Amino acid sequence: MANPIELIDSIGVDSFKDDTERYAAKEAARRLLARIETPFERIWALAFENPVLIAGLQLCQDLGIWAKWTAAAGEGDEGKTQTLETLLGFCNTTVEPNLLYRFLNHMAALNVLEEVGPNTWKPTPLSLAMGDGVSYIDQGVRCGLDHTIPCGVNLAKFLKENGYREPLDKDKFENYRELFGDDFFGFCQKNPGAGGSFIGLMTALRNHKMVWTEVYDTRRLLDGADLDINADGQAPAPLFVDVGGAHGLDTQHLLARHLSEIPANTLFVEDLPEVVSTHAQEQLDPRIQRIAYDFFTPQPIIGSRVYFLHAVPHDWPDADCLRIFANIRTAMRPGYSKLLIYEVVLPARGATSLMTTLDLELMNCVSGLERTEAHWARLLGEAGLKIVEIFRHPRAVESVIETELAEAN
Ligand SMILES: C[S@@+](CC[C@H](N)C(=O)[O-])C[C@H]1O[C@@H](n2cnc3c(N)ncnc32)[C@H](O)[C@@H]1O
Repeated sequence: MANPIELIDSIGVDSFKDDTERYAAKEAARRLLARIETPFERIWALAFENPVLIAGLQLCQDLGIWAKWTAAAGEGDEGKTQTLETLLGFCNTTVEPNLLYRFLNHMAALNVLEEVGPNTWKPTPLSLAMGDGVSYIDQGVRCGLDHTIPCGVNLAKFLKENGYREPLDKDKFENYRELFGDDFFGFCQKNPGAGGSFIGLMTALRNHKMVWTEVYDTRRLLDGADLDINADGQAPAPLFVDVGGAHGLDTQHLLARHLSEIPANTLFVEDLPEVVSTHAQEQLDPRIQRIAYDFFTPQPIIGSRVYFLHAVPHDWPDADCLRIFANIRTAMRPGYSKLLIYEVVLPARGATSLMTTLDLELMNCVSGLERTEAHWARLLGEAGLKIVEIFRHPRAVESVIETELAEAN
């Protein structure tokens, strides 16, 4: 075998034929690290390197360095390489030079920057994304600092204090409420920064995951949908209601697939008032209407062909899901409406780290959980809904669960 270090160093993102192969290689690289790191190196990275790396990423964000560096890099090679002096010039306030240097040095040691000489660095795809203003990668860091990291610090202690019971009753005991004095979504409604970072992370996560219209054949919805404009030119029946739709990108993807077929006034994205007015930043096609709505109250859009829940039930224990489903159920037209749920269906074995991370972050922040197929069938059955089919894709972390009213009338 060739020198293994040279071999590993020769591999780059261009070495793979597509993103599936790149992802598989990344997972293989993680297994490689797990094999060759000592236990000490592993915990050192987790508990020591990462907290101050996150702090450095946020510090450069607060100082305005990432945005200016990304803009300069976009103007050509000259803007890419920067010295400590020029980076200090990018800052929106006075910073002691050696303070900034110490963080840049750590980020270079961990490959967030590339050190090209003394006091001189080049950006990487990660540092450029931190400043691009469109990928919401910076909001992922902010969301960690606002929510998941403080909750994670408290979680083991919280579970010990509560006798190692699964947190599945938000009113009785909840990690987030213990720390922040309010539940997650309540806190986000009252704190624009924390609410905005969460919706920003949701947007980045949506862009990372597979688009639902690639997992599910949307012809199943369009065929048989009542889309004919009335004689008096009035809007036809609603087609798609994205409940807890946040950014609205899932609705935008449906529209993009059927641009010429979908008339105005048929697509709706519902979410809490502050999300609709402030936190959601994506510009949507004017055919899509955003509506402020609390899904624990009666559904205002009646008789839609589809009600859609993406990554919503997993935020809630079963009892709360039943209340959400009941409000949708009442609005569904028998024999016509479908409820689609795009969520993780946990496999009996071989859950990926994205699935297990989501599952435990839900416990950490909202007393939520990911569910197995048997759990979904039981819960939906209790709600008066029946599973028609579960649509899966080998590269998708989530599946589309198509449901209908159990009783057609
Ligand atoms: C995990 S996010 C999923 C967002 C989006 N569907 C996606 O997959 O990216 C859950 C969404 O539910 C919304 N939400 C929480 N409580 C709600 C309520 N009572 N009524 C309506 N929306 C709510 C949140 O604001 C958030 O946008």
